[in-house]
Amino acid sequence: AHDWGYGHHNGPSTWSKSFPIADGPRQSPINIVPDQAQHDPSLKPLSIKYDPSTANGILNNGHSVQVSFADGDNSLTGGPVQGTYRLAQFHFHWGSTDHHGSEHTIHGKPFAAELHLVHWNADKYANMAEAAKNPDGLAVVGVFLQVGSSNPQLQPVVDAMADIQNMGTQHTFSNFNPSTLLPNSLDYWTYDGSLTTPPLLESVTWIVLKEHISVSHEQMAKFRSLLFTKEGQHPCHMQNNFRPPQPLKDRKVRVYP
Ligand SMILES: COc1ccc(CNS(=O)(=O)c2ccc(S(N)(=O)=O)s2)cc1
Ligand SMILES: [Zn+2]
Repeated sequence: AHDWGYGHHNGPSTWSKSFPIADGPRQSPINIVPDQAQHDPSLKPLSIKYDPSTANGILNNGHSVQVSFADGDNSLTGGPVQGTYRLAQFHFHWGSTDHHGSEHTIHGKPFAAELHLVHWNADKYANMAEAAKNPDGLAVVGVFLQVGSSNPQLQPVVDAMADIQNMGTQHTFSNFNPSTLLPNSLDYWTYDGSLTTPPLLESVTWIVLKEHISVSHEQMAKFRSLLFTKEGQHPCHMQNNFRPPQPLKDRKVRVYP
């Protein structure tokens, strides 16, 4: 199987070999140019409601750190989507320095990291895998992390990283409300895109929040202490696990409000 990654030999520029959709018409991430984003009166405010009791584990999957949620009352409604999308997991992308690491960029500017809250269309599809094969199957909320003051809301995730240093390790992670990771404003940009990792399926309605959250340099160092590698392998620090911006092609970015 194609063990894709972020290295010189298996990184984003090689993905199209096994996943030809990498050169498709609605790939993610993209560079967002705020002044070119279009207002659309049909866009609504985002409505997000999570149940902290459904957090059920934190995992190092060799590509990122991911917190999964049991099926429950974790809904995303409103915004650019119709119906109810259910939270499946959140994860992050980050760099080797505090000056880059996000996947989306704004006016070509990257942030230190980017949080992705992954939701699937529970009105139309039975589960995430089914939803991921459909153009309206997934909705991912992206939140930029900017290095500055320490973010206490992130600390439970940062602390759990000590237990999942190696690829393939997981640990219990419960009673966590991911809405504590959201900024005050839910104003957003939205566009039709894809998963930013293989299989790069073009099934994501992207909702990128305008307001960032903070993260400290020390907290970022803990992200970078995670490993891409398994126990016993020569350790390789998990960093620069981001795909660069892809061509916008025939798409418009809309903005709310
Ligand atoms: C065919 O079955 C499936 C089921 C689920 C997936 C996606 N897997 S996933 O939700 O973990 C994500 C991958 C990349 C993500 S990003 N960086 O765009 O938010 S989310 C793929 C195939
Ligand atoms: Zn992601």
